[in-house]
Amino acid sequence: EHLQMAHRLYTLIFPLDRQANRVLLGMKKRGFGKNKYNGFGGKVEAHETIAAGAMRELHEESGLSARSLDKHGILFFYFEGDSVAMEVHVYVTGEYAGRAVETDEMRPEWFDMDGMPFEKMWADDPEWWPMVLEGKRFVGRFWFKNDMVTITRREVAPV
Ligand SMILES: Nc1nc(SCCc2ccccc2)c2[nH]cnc2n1
Repeated sequence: EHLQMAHRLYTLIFPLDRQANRVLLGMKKRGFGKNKYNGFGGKVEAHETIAAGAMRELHEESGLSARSLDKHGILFFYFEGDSVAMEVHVYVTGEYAGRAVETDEMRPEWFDMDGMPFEKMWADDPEWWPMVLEGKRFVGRFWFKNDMVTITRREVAPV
């Protein structure tokens, strides 16, 4: 039923430092998801592949250049009243160059992989983040009420 809906493509990428068991998140300073910690990402543009869009957003928002990506899953987000759903392709990168710098979009901050600031992240994140750490691929679908905080329905499954 919902999969007939129009979807807009987005990316979400998490740089991991497995040696130090930590993940780079960004505090979003403006726009969609403002004041939440998240991976880096945004819209996929018409001329680029989804993976290229993920690498571009990571570089624009953090200064890091990903050398490789691992695709971990796809998340669909439906917001009450919105006619277009979000289709978010979730990546991890363990090979990147550069040092994370603050941009006008994001303030980067390293967190222990087991100490995610979920209270300052999207409400769905605790439901699929463990699968990223377990190396499982997943598909998730979340329905939000207008407040964009309350999840009214969820489905997350490893694939
Ligand atoms: N973790 C997470 N991320 C997003 S949006 C990620 C993609 C994006 C979109 C627009 C600008 C930048 C990044 C979410 N939406 C609803 N729950 C959510 N959880």
